[in-house]
Amino acid sequence: MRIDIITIFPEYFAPLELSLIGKARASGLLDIRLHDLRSWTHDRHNTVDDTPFGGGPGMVMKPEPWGAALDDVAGRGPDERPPRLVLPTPSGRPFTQAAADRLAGEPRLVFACGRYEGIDSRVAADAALRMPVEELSVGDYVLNGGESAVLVMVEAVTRLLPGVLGNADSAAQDSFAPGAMHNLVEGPVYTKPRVWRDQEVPPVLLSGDHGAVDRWRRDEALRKTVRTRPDLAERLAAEGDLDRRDRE
Ligand SMILES: NC(=S)c1ccno1
Repeated sequence: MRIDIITIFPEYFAPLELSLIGKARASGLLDIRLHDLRSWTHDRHNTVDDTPFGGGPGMVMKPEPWGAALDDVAGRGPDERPPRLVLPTPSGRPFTQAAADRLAGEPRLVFACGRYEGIDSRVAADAALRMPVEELSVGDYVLNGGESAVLVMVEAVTRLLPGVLGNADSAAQDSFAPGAMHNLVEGPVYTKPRVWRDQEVPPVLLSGDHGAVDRWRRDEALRKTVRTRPDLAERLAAEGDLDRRDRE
């Protein structure tokens, strides 16, 4: 997978040199390219924003630098498939595990990091003439810019690529993973020592009975989901999963 990130703060993405994503880039599994939006400005101050039409506080990112940057970065050959452009914004559709799974199947993603009050809305409309465009939100809160959100999305998406995680099975057992963990969050996990500050590891985990361990883990995931995510529990109940799973 190739990922292009356009931002006025390329240094924000230094963490993508680390750990599993860093290793995947070094191995060639993952091609992440950073682009400074100011490279597409031509005035002496490298201006990327201006006051909003209609008045109001803050500044809006100018369309010209974004248009030129996307023309260059997201441009493609006549027989090449266009990349998918992702715009992180509080006003976007929720970025969920399902969205991460879907985006992990894309050969190319371009992330546009807005700042200030956002990017002139004509940029997304213009880009949509040439490529699929998605506005996605990592949560119902406002950040100072899209960079933190893109770090989150890139990590959630790229960890699903074959070969990135050490153990390919672990993603399937994560909270929200499609299949067995759909609409479920993970329950408690334990490692050595068996007793720590008078707290014992649940004996079933030491039993060697894999069926019993699987059932215990599912029950604990259900309990945790009911306790911390009643919204997901409602969905499970509506799908009849909660009842069925509860009986298992
Ligand atoms: N919630 C998201 S994605 C965001 C982007 C910028 N500010 O908030």
